[in-house]
Amino acid sequence: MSEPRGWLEWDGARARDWIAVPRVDDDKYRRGVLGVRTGSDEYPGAAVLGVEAALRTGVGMVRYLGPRRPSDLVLQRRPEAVTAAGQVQAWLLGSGQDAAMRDRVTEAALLGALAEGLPTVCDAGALDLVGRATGPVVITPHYRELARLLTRLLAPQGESVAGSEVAAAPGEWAVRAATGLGVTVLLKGSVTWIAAPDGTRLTVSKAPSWLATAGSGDVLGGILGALLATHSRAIQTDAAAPARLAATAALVHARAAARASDGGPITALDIAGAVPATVAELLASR
Ligand SMILES: NC(=O)C1=CN([C@@H]2O[C@H](COP(=O)(O)OP(=O)(O)OC[C@H]3O[C@@H](n4cnc5c(N)ncnc54)[C@H](O)[C@@H]3O)[C@@H](O)[C@H]2O)[C@@H](O)CC1
Ligand SMILES: Nc1ncnc2c1ncn2[C@@H]1O[C@H](COP(=O)(O)OP(=O)(O)O)[C@@H](O)[C@H]1O
Repeated sequence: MSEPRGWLEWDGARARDWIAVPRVDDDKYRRGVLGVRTGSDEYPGAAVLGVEAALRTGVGMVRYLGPRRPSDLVLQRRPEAVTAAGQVQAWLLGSGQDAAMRDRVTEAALLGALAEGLPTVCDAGALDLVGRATGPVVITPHYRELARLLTRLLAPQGESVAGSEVAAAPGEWAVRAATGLGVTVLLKGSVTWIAAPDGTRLTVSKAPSWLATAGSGDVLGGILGALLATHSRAIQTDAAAPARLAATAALVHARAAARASDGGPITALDIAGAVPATVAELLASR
């Protein structure tokens, strides 16, 4: 793809500067803790995928705080995950949840997280709550999800947006959402478009189309959540950091998919499994 005007294609040389390598005096808390409120009785697997991907991206700790069934499945797959409440440096919210089915307890928990002012990934079932965030947010919709969000945003003007319209001009709609909502937008698709309110515009376009598989976006959420948690201090002082971290997450996701695929089909867990070697390769290219 030729680079669209005004958009910068993110590359490995830039991405490697946004991978936090643990220092000799770090411990798990200093590295950063990611809080995760994802999954539901309908979609418990999304919780497992996000936690798996976050741990494999490199983070001091993951606190998974969700309903009983996904919680049991997360612990079964990843006993490293902590299910006790406590301090976190960033949040991953909403993957594997459906806003229309959300109960009051879940909604209160999501709103509580959004009120903490911490760097937050808002995915799937948390997208409609983005206006309640008090800290820096990256939203991670696909075309249909962004269309729904924009329709809500533009309702006062009597406008509505269809997924096909977003598909026809994804970059433009990503920018419009970033400006209108005041958040960083990572718009998923064959090209990933990242737009921030400060005008940052980045693309990641070399992803294998095998990535179009169920749960792949849940894995991306975990990768990005880990990157936000390990850069929470940098995010406080650098307004462009969330967009750069979002592009780095998309690049790691795409490269892990290519590594796992080797030209053939992949599952979402395969992508997460390939993340450590992908991160190591990025760091080795210093
Ligand atoms: N293993 C898991 O737990 C997974 C959970 N997922 C979760 O599922 C929820 C819904 O995500 P979606 O990306 O599906 O949301 P979409 O907004 O794309 O779709 C919403 C609903 O529309 C229907 N639909 C749309 N296009 C369709 C088509 N071509 N054929 C048949 N049905 C179609 C489906 O019933 C779907 O549930 C999210 O919370 C997401 O995180 C998905 O990520 C898939 C994997
Ligand atoms: N044709 C494609 N080529 C490359 N990457 C794709 C393609 N389609 C989707 N993707 C990527 O796959 C992921 C799908 O995420 P998402 O739509 O949230 O799926 P799910 O909800 O099943 O997890 C995103 O990272 C997106 O950018």
